[in-house]
Amino acid sequence: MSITARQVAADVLNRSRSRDGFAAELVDDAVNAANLSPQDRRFVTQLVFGVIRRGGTLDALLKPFIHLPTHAVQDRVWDLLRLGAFQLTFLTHVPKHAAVHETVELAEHVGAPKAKGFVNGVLRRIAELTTDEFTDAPGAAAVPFALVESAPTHLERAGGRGSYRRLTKPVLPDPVTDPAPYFAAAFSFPQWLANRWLKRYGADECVRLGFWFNAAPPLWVRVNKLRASRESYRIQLAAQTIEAEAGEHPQSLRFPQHHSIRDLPGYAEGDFAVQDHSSMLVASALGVQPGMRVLDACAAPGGKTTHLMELMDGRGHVTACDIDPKRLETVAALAQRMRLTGIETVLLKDNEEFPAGPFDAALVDVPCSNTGVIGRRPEVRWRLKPNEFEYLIRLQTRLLILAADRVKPGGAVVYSTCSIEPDENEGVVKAVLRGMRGLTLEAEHHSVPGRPSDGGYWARLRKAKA
Ligand SMILES: C[S@@+](CC[C@H](N)C(=O)[O-])C[C@H]1O[C@@H](n2cnc3c(N)ncnc32)[C@H](O)[C@@H]1O
Repeated sequence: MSITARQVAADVLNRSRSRDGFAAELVDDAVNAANLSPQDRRFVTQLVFGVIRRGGTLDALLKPFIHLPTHAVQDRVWDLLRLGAFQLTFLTHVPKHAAVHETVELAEHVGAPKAKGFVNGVLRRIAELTTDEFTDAPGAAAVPFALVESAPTHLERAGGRGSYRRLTKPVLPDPVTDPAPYFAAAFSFPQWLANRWLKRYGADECVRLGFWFNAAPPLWVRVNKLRASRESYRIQLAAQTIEAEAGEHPQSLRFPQHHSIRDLPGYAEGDFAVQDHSSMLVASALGVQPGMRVLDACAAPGGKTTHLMELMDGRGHVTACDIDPKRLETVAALAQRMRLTGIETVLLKDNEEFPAGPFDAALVDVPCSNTGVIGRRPEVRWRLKPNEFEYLIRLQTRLLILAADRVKPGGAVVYSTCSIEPDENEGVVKAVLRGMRGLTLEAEHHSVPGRPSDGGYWARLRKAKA
């Protein structure tokens, strides 16, 4: 018998717990191996991403009905409880009886047939807990809800506030008397991150961020300006009845509906690259000109490397460095698909310095906490630990200093992250400006999550003329 979407999802959840890989890659591998229909592929993604993203909320809903310590429930059985609770709470297209029955049936697949009765009992209680009524008022008996299938549109309709699914009884902390535990449980964030953001942003902005980061992020592409204008590509899409909206960046297009990227016209010909709107701003901030020699210090998987070459009208040289050989291969593959030449990949050993140059300009798109893209990478919120910031900030500072050192007098350096943490952003830039003479801050920009897309930061520094 062929494997079902729910079985694949249960297997991916199991793998995502024990491996370092990203959920997106694990889902891709698993759906390809299982040869699922496009509809089932989407369902697997929805289940896996949803269960990981909403894991904190699902546990808060489940715990009142489980009279065993968490460690007494096998991991794979706990996955099933979350899978069932996710369908019952966040998916409107799955009937309740199917959500319970199909999830109980998975117990055999995960090697725990004896847990069937237990899973059935708990999920029936969750089915009773979740009503079909929605409200825009938060509370201990209302779960922040987003239509997973069409979250951005849904959020716009709700004025960015989102809506809440009513529960038959209060199971979440009270948002007024216990805002920090409420935000962590209702919006599914680790407590340390909830505390950190509440202190910085206040409750209203945290709620907006919570809705944004729990929705499926929109698909954006950057039209390869060396192959097509944005308008001509949009006409090509329209001819296939594919809707796309122009964004503020002149090469950007946003797709309101879900699409398989490889099926979009011009994929194989390199007419576009998948890239979030905020990321497009970064290479543009460097102000490169045709014929320049540019250092891309942390290049893989190559979204910004290829953009830099487009911005130089395909005439120039980009030295694309990274320490990860597998990811560096994707830079070369992307450059090839986009039909771009003049990109040289350089594999660095850990702690190795960048090639000598000198370069006309440098982009330093550092490894970071990824807190601006938590919606895109569902596991980030759970894997990130507060004690990692110290290491990251030290690495970011070092990479910025080393890259700036390779740039000619008068040249520009753009430092960027996909983090919304000030200590990884302006904090690093200020420290480097204090410590390195002849460098000034020329411009900086904070991308706010949801306005219009991923969160992030860039700063352009200028080296003094000799
Ligand atoms: C944020 S990602 C870069 C994304 C890329 N610029 C893009 O737009 O597609 C950061 C990259 O830095 C790389 N990295 C980590 N430590 C590094 C180091 N010491 N030197 C160079 N690259 C490093 C990681 O392997 C990762 O690919």
